[in-house]
Amino acid sequence: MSIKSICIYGAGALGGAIAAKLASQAGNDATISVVARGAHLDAIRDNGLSVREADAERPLNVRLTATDDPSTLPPQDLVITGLKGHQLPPAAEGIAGLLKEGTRVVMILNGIPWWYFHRDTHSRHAELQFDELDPGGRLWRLMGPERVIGCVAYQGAEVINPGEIQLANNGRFVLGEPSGEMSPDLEAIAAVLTGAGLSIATTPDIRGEIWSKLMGNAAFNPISALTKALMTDIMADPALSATVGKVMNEVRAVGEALGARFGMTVEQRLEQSRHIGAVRTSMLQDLIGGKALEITPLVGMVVALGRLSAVPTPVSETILALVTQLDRENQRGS
Ligand SMILES: NC(=O)C1=CN([C@@H]2O[C@H](COP(=O)(O)OP(=O)(O)OC[C@H]3O[C@@H](n4cnc5c(N)ncnc54)[C@H](OP(=O)(O)O)[C@@H]3O)[C@@H](O)[C@H]2O)C=CC1
Ligand SMILES: CC(C)(CO)C(=O)C(=O)O
Repeated sequence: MSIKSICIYGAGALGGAIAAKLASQAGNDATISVVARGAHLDAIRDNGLSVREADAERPLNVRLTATDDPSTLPPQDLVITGLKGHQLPPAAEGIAGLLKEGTRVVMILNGIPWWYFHRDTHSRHAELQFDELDPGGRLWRLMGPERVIGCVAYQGAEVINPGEIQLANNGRFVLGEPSGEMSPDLEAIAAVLTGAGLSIATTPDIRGEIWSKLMGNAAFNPISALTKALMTDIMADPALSATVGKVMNEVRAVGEALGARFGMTVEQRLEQSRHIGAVRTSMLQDLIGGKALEITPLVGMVVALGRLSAVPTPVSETILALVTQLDRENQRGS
């Protein structure tokens, strides 16, 4: 595929960081645009989009086309979504309007994505859809799972002020086709992102990557929201880190029942988590910002897929009940 136009839909912490890097790349001849909203969009229009790398003294600042109305943009060669899982269905029509023949959509997501079972040959559930991830199958119908390139991010990032993004580390993004093919499109997209200075890997097993990452997010994100603790604080507390270990074991059991292959053990994942640093998880960032929490893909789906596979998930079920109530209260503004 030839990539001459790229739209980042949802230029928040990760999407914004990718947009800024792509736009700042001297040799990049693709047109870069972003879909953003609210005060963040106003700041990007007025002052440009700024990204501060973990170890940089001065932020990168770029000017680019920014809008909250995707219908003002032409069809794109590549769309990259940086939306939370629950923000995708309401954006389905906006994303669909950016598509033309051959457009691929990289979806940066934590947790189980709406397209998970598309071309899944390792479980008995190929093409199964989940109403809780994609109500009424709108993403499936309007966008189509065949356009998706999955993306698992090991990059910590936060919008610290409107228009300003802070990176926590120099993390990696892992890209993969749902079919597992190492396709020419996958290689072309990886090359453009690598050329922009991002750390990109490609995999024939994106579901394995999703599950390995989910071991952490199913535990740390809701526990951090419930306790307001940083990653380091959770790992330093014996009772909390033991709870993390229990959730990780549940996630692993559910994933394995669905034929997923894990790249690491629970012990290795726990050890990896010790090195992430004093990071506020994305769910804690949303709680503090009074925003809806990304619960279903990270926690709800562990429970739902556990039921589908007859794997008990008692700790995740308890955490799901607690964090769902927390989300309700937070949305009411209490
Ligand atoms: N941040 C991190 O450290 C990490 C995040 N992830 C995952 O990556 C994904 C993206 O997360 P993250 O970058 O943190 O997300 P953010 O919340 O920072 O960014 C999402 C952005 O999209 C905007 N948005 C939502 N809906 C629309 C819309 N319809 N039109 C225009 N803009 C819209 C949001 O605006 P508003 O704020 O107004 O809602 C926000 O600015 C998630 O699945 C997350 O779990 C993975 C690894 C690390
Ligand atoms: C905590 C972190 C950075 C890594 O597990 C993450 O994925 C998130 O904040 O959602």
